[in-house]
Amino acid sequence: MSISVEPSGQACGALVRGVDLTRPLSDAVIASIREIWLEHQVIAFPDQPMSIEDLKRFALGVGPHGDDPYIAAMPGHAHVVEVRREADEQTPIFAETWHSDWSFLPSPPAGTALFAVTIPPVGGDTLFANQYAAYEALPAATKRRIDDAMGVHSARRGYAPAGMYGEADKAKGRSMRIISSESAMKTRLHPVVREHPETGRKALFVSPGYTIGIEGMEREESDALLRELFAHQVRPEFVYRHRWTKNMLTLWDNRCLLHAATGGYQGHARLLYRVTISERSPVAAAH
Ligand SMILES: O=C(O)CCC(=O)C(=O)O
Ligand SMILES: [Fe+2]
Repeated sequence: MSISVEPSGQACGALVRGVDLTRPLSDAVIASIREIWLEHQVIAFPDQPMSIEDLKRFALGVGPHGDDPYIAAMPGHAHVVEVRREADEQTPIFAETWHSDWSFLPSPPAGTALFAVTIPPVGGDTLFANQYAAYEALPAATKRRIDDAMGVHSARRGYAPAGMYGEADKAKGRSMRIISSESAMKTRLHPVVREHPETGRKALFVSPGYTIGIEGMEREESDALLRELFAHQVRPEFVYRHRWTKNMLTLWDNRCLLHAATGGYQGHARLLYRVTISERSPVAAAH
């Protein structure tokens, strides 16, 4: 079997066929998959009836398991979480705001793998926005303004007690096991323009989900700049709309993409299994 790649024809994204993810992959196949992933930023493998063990093994091929703050792991699977929504659920849709996963952490994850268990017949697409393209398309004056700037990231909009998934939401009967926390008020700085550690390309690294300011800038000025960047970075020409099918495994790169969940499936359940992937430790050069 040889690997085939079908680009989405949109700003990023490709379907990958010709590999069986229910079996261990050779190092050569893993290396090819990582290459395809770095090129297309988000790749999806349709028709892979994987077990949770298969999912964990696949993710480990891409990079070490990462942590998931504020979401409880599945019992017996320390690094797998359920993205679950019941058919009759009324709480806010999880992750509907554009974001790069857990960018408020000191070392945000490199990637995320998400496996489709139950997919509604309508709605529930995931949107991805190419942040290399977003950065490249900025006016030169804006690039100069942000090239050395540091963004202030925080989980507070979502996970602080008064946040989107806070105490009030919990009372409504959320199916996802989200643990809102005081610690979500902490902040962390990351470059507004980051260099991707594997491709060396520059990408915009702010998001309406987790970026709450620009270091050293007056509130009014940083709010205005962030509003401008938030509007720019998800313009339709940078966006790929990902349609799920049951048994599809999707792998995205958090270092050069934003993503957002969508609704539109009221009355239907949706369930995916998720593994966060951290940066690979640098490998020593061969002598
Ligand atoms: O449910 C989705 O479509 C995306 C969820 C998400 O943002 C995530 O799992 O990181
Ligand atoms: Fe996410």
